[in-house]
Amino acid sequence: MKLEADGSFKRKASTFRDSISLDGEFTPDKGRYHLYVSYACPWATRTLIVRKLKGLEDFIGVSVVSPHMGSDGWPFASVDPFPAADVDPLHDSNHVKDLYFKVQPDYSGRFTVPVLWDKKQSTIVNNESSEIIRMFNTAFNHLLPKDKAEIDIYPEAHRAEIDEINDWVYDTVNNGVYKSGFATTQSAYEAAVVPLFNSLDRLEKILTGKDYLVGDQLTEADIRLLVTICNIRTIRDGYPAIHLWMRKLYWNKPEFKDTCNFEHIKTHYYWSHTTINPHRIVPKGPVPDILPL
Ligand SMILES: N[C@@H](CCC(=O)N[C@@H](CS)C(=O)NCC(=O)O)C(=O)O
Repeated sequence: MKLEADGSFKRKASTFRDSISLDGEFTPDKGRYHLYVSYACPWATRTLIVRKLKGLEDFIGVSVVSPHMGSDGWPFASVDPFPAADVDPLHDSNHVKDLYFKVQPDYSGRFTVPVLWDKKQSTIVNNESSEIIRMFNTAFNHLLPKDKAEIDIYPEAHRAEIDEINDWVYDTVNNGVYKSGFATTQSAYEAAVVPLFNSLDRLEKILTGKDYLVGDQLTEADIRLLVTICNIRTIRDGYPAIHLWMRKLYWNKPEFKDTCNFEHIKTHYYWSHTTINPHRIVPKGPVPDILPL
């Protein structure tokens, strides 16, 4: 974890930014792409949710890494056989970093998940979750059954509102929890935690009496927020509307419940970040992970 001189955490931009499209280099072919994810990574979990929501399981394979992100980054099950972790079925890599080096031997960025891999050209198409979920939303529609093709998490009529919410939710909540949790100075922590709770207050107002953030349908704004919210324990006590929204999505939609693995989430955050948790004690609770409806 690299921090700035003032003790703050700044997220670097993703490196691979190509897209799957009918008229481009990466065409939407069944079985051509593979997704590498960690269940512990909220950014990667978004891509798993949308893959399932759109019925793309037979189109795009998935491999899950072990949550023990150590000095070599994310390991595959071949070197760390954690329950529900996979080996790399394509290259038998030891770590996610091996994939990056395969594509770019002098790669010097972060070895992040998610990674959307192209089996045809043996390269990384994209490693930015917000772009991967937009591709999954539309790129394969002509190959999908009608009910799946019609699911649209970024509907034209609501785009401005979704973009507006995504913008402040990204900065203050999705990334805000990292900026708060990884800060090593009081001022860096306060600069992140106050906007985080201001945004939770704002979300609480938006979600009061509503099942979705935008309009009356599930959109990417809900998907992008949900995985972060599942990990904020105080939601249970202080934010009844956000809490109810989260439990409805989690318990009523298998796309959310089936892609959420709290053992991976807890193990990663409490094991990998030894500057914060030097003894690597992983909490047993809360029990249950998500309260019933
Ligand atoms: N912008 C990326 C961020 C992905 C990201 O930061 N992933 C983290 C896990 S939550 C990661 O793989 N970190 C590994 C590292 O920094 O070495 C996205 O949204 O896809």
